[in-house]
Amino acid sequence: MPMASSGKQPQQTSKNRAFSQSLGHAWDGLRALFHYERNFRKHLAVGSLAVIAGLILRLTLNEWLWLVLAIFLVLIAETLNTIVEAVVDLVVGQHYHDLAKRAKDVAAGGVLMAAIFAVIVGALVMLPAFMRWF
Ligand SMILES: Nc1ncnc2c1ncn2[C@@H]1O[C@H](COP(=O)(O)OP(=O)(O)OP(=O)(O)O)[C@@H](O)[C@H]1O
Repeated sequence: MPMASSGKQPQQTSKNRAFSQSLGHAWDGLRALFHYERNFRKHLAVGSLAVIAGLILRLTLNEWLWLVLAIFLVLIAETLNTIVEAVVDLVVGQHYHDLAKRAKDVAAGGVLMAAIFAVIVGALVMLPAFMRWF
Protein backbone atom coordinates (compact mmCIF):
# COMPACT_ATOMS: atom_id res chain seq x y z
CA MET A 1 0.00 0.00 0.00
CA PRO A 2 1.66 3.31 -1.03
CA MET A 3 2.18 5.81 1.77
CA ALA A 4 1.08 9.35 0.93
CA SER A 5 3.52 12.18 1.59
CA SER A 6 2.19 15.05 3.71
CA GLY A 7 3.53 17.79 1.41
CA LYS A 8 3.38 20.29 4.31
CA GLN A 9 6.95 19.97 5.55
CA PRO A 10 10.08 21.57 4.05
CA GLN A 11 11.53 19.17 1.50
CA GLN A 12 14.91 18.45 3.11
CA THR A 13 17.24 16.01 1.32
CA SER A 14 20.50 17.03 3.02
CA LYS A 15 21.90 15.32 6.12
CA ASN A 16 20.52 16.20 9.55
CA ARG A 17 22.84 18.64 11.29
CA ALA A 18 21.60 18.33 14.87
CA PHE A 19 20.53 15.39 17.01
CA SER A 20 17.22 17.16 17.67
CA GLN A 21 16.64 17.28 13.89
CA SER A 22 17.30 13.51 13.59
CA LEU A 23 14.98 12.89 16.52
CA GLY A 24 12.28 15.03 14.91
CA HIS A 25 12.41 12.98 11.71
CA ALA A 26 12.33 9.71 13.67
CA TRP A 27 9.23 11.04 15.44
CA ASP A 28 7.70 11.91 12.03
CA GLY A 29 8.38 8.29 11.03
CA LEU A 30 6.56 6.93 14.08
CA ARG A 31 3.62 9.28 13.41
CA ALA A 32 3.50 8.13 9.77
CA LEU A 33 3.50 4.48 10.88
CA PHE A 34 0.61 5.14 13.23
CA HIS A 35 -1.30 7.30 10.78
CA TYR A 36 -0.97 5.25 7.56
CA GLU A 37 -0.41 1.63 8.70
CA ARG A 38 -3.55 -0.13 9.92
CA ASN A 39 -1.58 -3.28 10.83
CA PHE A 40 0.85 -1.24 12.95
CA ARG A 41 -2.12 0.20 14.89
CA LYS A 42 -3.55 -3.32 15.35
CA HIS A 43 -0.23 -4.67 16.68
CA LEU A 44 0.08 -1.65 18.99
CA ALA A 45 -3.44 -2.29 20.33
CA VAL A 46 -2.73 -6.01 20.95
CA GLY A 47 0.59 -5.11 22.61
CA SER A 48 -1.16 -2.57 24.85
CA LEU A 49 -3.73 -5.20 25.88
CA ALA A 50 -0.87 -7.59 26.72
CA VAL A 51 0.73 -4.88 28.90
CA ILE A 52 -2.60 -4.28 30.71
CA ALA A 53 -2.96 -8.07 31.26
CA GLY A 54 0.63 -8.14 32.54
CA LEU A 55 -0.13 -5.38 35.05
CA ILE A 56 -3.25 -7.20 36.27
CA LEU A 57 -1.42 -10.55 36.52
CA ARG A 58 1.60 -8.91 38.24
CA LEU A 59 4.26 -10.41 35.99
CA THR A 60 7.78 -10.95 37.29
CA LEU A 61 10.73 -8.94 35.88
CA ASN A 62 11.77 -11.89 33.69
CA GLU A 63 8.25 -12.29 32.32
CA TRP A 64 8.10 -8.54 31.53
CA LEU A 65 11.40 -8.77 29.66
CA TRP A 66 10.11 -11.56 27.39
CA LEU A 67 6.77 -9.83 26.85
CA VAL A 68 8.32 -6.46 26.00
CA LEU A 69 10.81 -8.16 23.64
CA ALA A 70 7.95 -9.92 21.83
CA ILE A 71 5.89 -6.70 21.53
CA PHE A 72 8.81 -4.66 20.17
CA LEU A 73 9.85 -7.44 17.76
CA VAL A 74 6.40 -7.36 16.15
CA LEU A 75 6.39 -3.55 15.94
CA ILE A 76 9.90 -3.47 14.45
CA ALA A 77 9.02 -6.23 11.94
CA GLU A 78 5.95 -4.20 10.91
CA THR A 79 8.19 -1.13 10.55
CA LEU A 80 10.60 -3.03 8.25
CA ASN A 81 7.61 -4.35 6.27
CA THR A 82 6.38 -0.79 5.78
CA ILE A 83 9.83 0.33 4.61
CA VAL A 84 9.98 -2.51 2.05
CA GLU A 85 6.47 -1.70 0.77
CA ALA A 86 7.28 2.00 0.41
CA VAL A 87 10.60 1.41 -1.38
CA VAL A 88 9.13 -1.25 -3.70
CA ASP A 89 6.20 1.03 -4.59
CA LEU A 90 8.67 3.89 -5.16
CA VAL A 91 10.69 1.74 -7.59
CA VAL A 92 8.01 -0.17 -9.52
CA GLY A 93 4.88 1.93 -8.90
CA GLN A 94 1.78 0.03 -10.01
CA HIS A 95 3.72 -2.31 -12.35
CA TYR A 96 3.72 -6.02 -11.54
CA HIS A 97 7.21 -7.43 -10.95
CA ASP A 98 8.19 -10.86 -9.57
CA LEU A 99 10.94 -9.30 -7.45
CA ALA A 100 8.51 -6.74 -6.04
CA LYS A 101 6.21 -9.58 -5.05
CA ARG A 102 9.09 -11.52 -3.49
CA ALA A 103 10.31 -8.50 -1.50
CA LYS A 104 6.83 -7.68 -0.17
CA ASP A 105 5.96 -11.32 0.59
CA VAL A 106 9.28 -11.91 2.41
CA ALA A 107 8.74 -8.72 4.45
CA ALA A 108 5.24 -9.93 5.35
CA GLY A 109 6.75 -13.32 6.27
CA GLY A 110 9.05 -11.52 8.73
CA VAL A 111 6.02 -9.97 10.43
CA LEU A 112 4.36 -13.39 10.59
CA MET A 113 7.44 -14.93 12.26
CA ALA A 114 7.54 -12.13 14.84
CA ALA A 115 3.80 -12.54 15.49
CA ILE A 116 4.21 -16.33 16.00
CA PHE A 117 7.06 -15.63 18.44
CA ALA A 118 4.80 -13.16 20.29
CA VAL A 119 1.96 -15.69 20.56
CA ILE A 120 4.36 -18.32 21.96
CA VAL A 121 5.87 -15.87 24.46
CA GLY A 122 2.40 -14.58 25.39
CA ALA A 123 1.19 -18.12 26.14
CA LEU A 124 4.36 -19.13 28.05
CA VAL A 125 4.25 -15.95 30.15
CA MET A 126 0.52 -15.41 30.68
CA LEU A 127 -0.61 -18.98 31.44
CA PRO A 128 1.70 -19.54 34.47
CA ALA A 129 0.96 -15.98 35.67
CA PHE A 130 -2.77 -16.72 35.40
CA MET A 131 -2.31 -20.03 37.31
CA ARG A 132 -0.59 -18.15 40.17
CA TRP A 133 -3.91 -16.42 40.86
CA PHE A 134 -5.46 -19.72 42.05
N1 LIG B 1 4.31 -4.25 -7.72
C1 LIG B 1 3.98 -5.49 -7.36
N2 LIG B 1 4.39 -6.55 -8.08
C2 LIG B 1 4.07 -7.81 -7.73
N3 LIG B 1 3.30 -8.13 -6.66
C3 LIG B 1 2.87 -7.13 -5.88
C4 LIG B 1 3.18 -5.76 -6.19
N4 LIG B 1 2.62 -4.98 -5.21
C5 LIG B 1 2.01 -5.82 -4.37
N5 LIG B 1 2.14 -7.10 -4.75
C6 LIG B 1 1.57 -8.28 -4.08
O1 LIG B 1 0.40 -7.87 -3.39
C7 LIG B 1 0.56 -8.08 -1.98
C8 LIG B 1 -0.07 -6.92 -1.23
O2 LIG B 1 0.69 -5.76 -1.52
P1 LIG B 1 0.42 -4.37 -0.79
O3 LIG B 1 1.46 -3.39 -1.18
O4 LIG B 1 -1.00 -3.96 -0.99
O5 LIG B 1 0.63 -4.78 0.68
P2 LIG B 1 -0.44 -4.55 1.83
O6 LIG B 1 -1.60 -5.43 1.63
O7 LIG B 1 -0.64 -3.08 1.91
O8 LIG B 1 0.44 -5.09 3.00
P3 LIG B 1 0.15 -4.75 4.50
O9 LIG B 1 -1.13 -5.47 4.79
O10 LIG B 1 1.37 -5.29 5.20
O11 LIG B 1 0.07 -3.25 4.58
C9 LIG B 1 2.06 -8.24 -1.74
O12 LIG B 1 2.35 -9.05 -0.62
C10 LIG B 1 2.51 -8.89 -3.05
O13 LIG B 1 2.29 -10.30 -3.00
